[in-house]
Formats: sequence, C-alpha cells, structure tokens
Amino acid sequence: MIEDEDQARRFVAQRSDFKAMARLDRFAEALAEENRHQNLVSSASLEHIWQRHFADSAQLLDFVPLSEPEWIDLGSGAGFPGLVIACMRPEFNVTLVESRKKRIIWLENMVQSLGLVRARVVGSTLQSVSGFRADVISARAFAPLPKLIDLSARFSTSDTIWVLPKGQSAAQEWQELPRRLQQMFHVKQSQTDASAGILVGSGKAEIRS
Ligand SMILES: C[S@@+](CC[C@H](N)C(=O)[O-])C[C@H]1O[C@@H](n2cnc3c(N)ncnc32)[C@H](O)[C@@H]1O
Repeated sequence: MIEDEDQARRFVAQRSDFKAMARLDRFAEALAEENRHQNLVSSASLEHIWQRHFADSAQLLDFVPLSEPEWIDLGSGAGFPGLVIACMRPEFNVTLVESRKKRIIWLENMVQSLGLVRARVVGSTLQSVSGFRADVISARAFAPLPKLIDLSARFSTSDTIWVLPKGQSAAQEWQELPRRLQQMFHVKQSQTDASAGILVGSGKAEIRS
C-alpha cells in the first residue's frame, strides 16, 4: 500500500519515463495555480497530489496490457485519471470527456501545453459524444455504476477493459449490479487507499431496458 508522497512518486516513476515525470511535475504545478481560480480538486488533496491523484490514476495502467489503446475517460474534471494516463503514455489515444466549461478550457490548455498530440478533449456531455469503439473505459467519481454503465455501454466492445476507481463503495456497487453485469466485473484493491476498490471489467455491457 502506498502510504505517503515519496512512495506515491516512486510508484508512478516505476511506470514512467523521465519525460512523463517531467510532464506530471508541470501538471502538478499548473493544477496548484489553477485551483486558486476554480475548484478543480479539494485544496487539502493538493498536499498529497501524488498519492491522491497521480498514483491513484497511474495504478489503472496495471490492468491495461495494451500498447496503443483507444481510451475514453468519462467526466475527467481536473484530469483524473485520463490526463495522467496521457502524460504517462503519450502514445495512447486518450479522449477526455468533460461537460463543464471552465474544466474543458483547463483540460484543453493542459493537453496543448504538455504536447499531448494523441489526447483530445471532448467538451460536451457524454450523452452527446459520437460513439466509437473504446479499448479502455475509465471513470473516477463520475456517476453511480448503473448510470455510468448505461451512459458508456455504447463505447464498449467484447474486448473493452473497464477501469473504474470506486472508492469505498466499490464492493457495494458491484453487489448491487444485475447478475449479468456482476459477471463482467471484479473488485480490485486500490494501491492508494486501503478502504478503496477499483472495479475492473472486460467486455461489452449489454443494456436491457
Ligand atoms: C466529481 S468530478 C470527478 C472528476 C475527476 N474524474 C476526478 O476524479 O477528479 C465529475 C466530473 O464529471 C463531469 N460530468 C458530470 N456529468 C457529466 C456528463 N454527463 N458528461 C460529461 N461530464 C460530466 C463533471 O463536470 C465533473 O467534472
């Protein structure tokens, strides 16, 4: 378990090259500045940015054994986990979906200033994003699981990997899924918080009305 900022930074560094670490340092600096103008993350969490945000996002890569996936991140907000993934793996095609105007501008600025040419920001509600086949679907603190799956099922294929950090409610949310969806997912322990879980899934979510 990652207990502090040093361990969190080491955890991310083990999965990154030095350019990625430089991008993340610039991201951290810009986030601290931007958070004075808009409420992107809680100011308390900025003191633990490597543990609470960077390592928390980076750990998702351990469930994605793909080289250049098409990755969609739902409700990216300040950029978690999607922008961290793009910083660490600039060769991935990462789509960051975010509906709030100021956050869209923030994400667009970061993608541009960090030179992430394969990342794109889609500034609209997920409901109005044109469908495409996603190899990976991620979402942190986006919506309760049934709604999240409902809104994103159309991006999934039989090969899609789902990585959904769900905090303390992971096991409970999994328990409450219909059986056919329970079979798609399992709960993995988060490396950044002993009480948190990540729902990791695979396959196409079939929505029945
Ligand atoms: C609680 S924040 C989480 C942000 C980020 N994923 C994180 O973990 O720090 C949820 C984000 O989802 C965005 N959002 C909510 N509903 C959305 C929708 N239907 N389509 C796109 N973005 C949405 C919100 O604007 C907000 O930035």
